[in-house]
Amino acid sequence: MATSLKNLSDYSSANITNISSRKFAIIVSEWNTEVTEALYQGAYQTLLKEGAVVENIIRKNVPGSYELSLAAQWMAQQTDIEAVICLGCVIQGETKHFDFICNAVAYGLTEVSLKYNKPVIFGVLTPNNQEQAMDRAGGKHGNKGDEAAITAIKMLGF
Ligand SMILES: Nc1c(NC[C@H](O)[C@H](O)[C@H](O)CO)[nH]c(=O)[nH]c1=O
Ligand SMILES: CC(=O)[C@@H](O)COP(=O)(O)O
Repeated sequence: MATSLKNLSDYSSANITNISSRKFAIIVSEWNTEVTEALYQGAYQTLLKEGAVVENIIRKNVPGSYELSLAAQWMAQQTDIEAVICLGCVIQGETKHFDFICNAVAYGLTEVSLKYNKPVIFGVLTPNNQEQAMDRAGGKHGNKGDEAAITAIKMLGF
């Protein structure tokens, strides 16, 4: 279903698992920081709203989305961290670099999740332009950061 048909911030709090004792890592890419900071706020505030405590939310920054996979591995290997939320925004440019980054990150995060048997959430926007990015970072289509946080919570309640 296209995002245009489903708001990224819509979710039901019913049957949400208790996360008051659960520890989360949020890794934020520094490319397109106006977008990724909005994603971070969405994820962070959603975790708090659903019962997480401030001291159990660990933030780390990486230079770009390509580095999310290694940073996710560094956080997932920490036994007390139960879910890793990875936030980035890769905007299509003139070349195929976009495709290489997006594919590498999607594959890399999946590998980490399966290796460490923990939710590693793909909270990476892959828009064609800045407008599409902002629409999904608190704009008309909601906030992908909210969606990433709820996805992590739902996976912990699996
Ligand atoms: N163009 C974007 C990048 N590029 C940087 C890469 O992610 C990486 O940091 C670099 O290739 C060095 O390894 N990153 C984004 O997150 N978003 C972009 O639009
Ligand atoms: C996704 C990117 O790395 C991109 O911003 C780079 O732009 P370009 O493909 O025009 O070099």
